[in-house]
Amino acid sequence: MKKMVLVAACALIDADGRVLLAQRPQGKSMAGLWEFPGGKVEAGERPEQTLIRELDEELSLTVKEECLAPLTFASHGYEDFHLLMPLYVCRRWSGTPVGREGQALKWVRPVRLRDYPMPPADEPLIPHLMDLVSA
Ligand SMILES: Nc1nc2c([nH]c(=O)n2[C@H]2C[C@H](O)[C@@H](COP(=O)(O)OP(=O)(O)OP(=O)(O)O)O2)c(=O)[nH]1
Repeated sequence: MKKMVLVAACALIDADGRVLLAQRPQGKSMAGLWEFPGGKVEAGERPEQTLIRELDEELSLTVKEECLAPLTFASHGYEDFHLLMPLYVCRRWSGTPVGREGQALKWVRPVRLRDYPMPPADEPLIPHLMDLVSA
């Protein structure tokens, strides 16, 4: 049985309806692919706490829990684990995102998301973001 890995991810959406993608750095699995900021939910954490911690560590952003709204989730079988990844949306934060771990960042319109190679788990999430932003 594959182990289940719980990862919390967040689509930060700016005033123009663009979504922030971060490029996975060299040396990590799936290096070079574009992803939603976030990370593994650690023992004793709620996914919302994970995101607050990761958005600070990865991007220097301060986010309040009440500004994180659940949108959908990904459930994807990778070769060595099964990924379960709730995707939250956030439209309010303080600070300007900087890639603190050297990762490139890009604000992308949802209709353009397919131009950025993403991990296979993320593909089914794209239409949800297109619906959300064009509505
Ligand atoms: N943050 C994030 N992770 C994603 C996305 N899509 C996707 O398949 N993942 C996977 C990649 C990793 O296997 C895992 C997130 O792990 P992580 O970012 O906390 O840690 P990591 O890359 O150092 O982990 P590892 O895979 O190198 O062990 O979830 C996404 O959109 N955002």
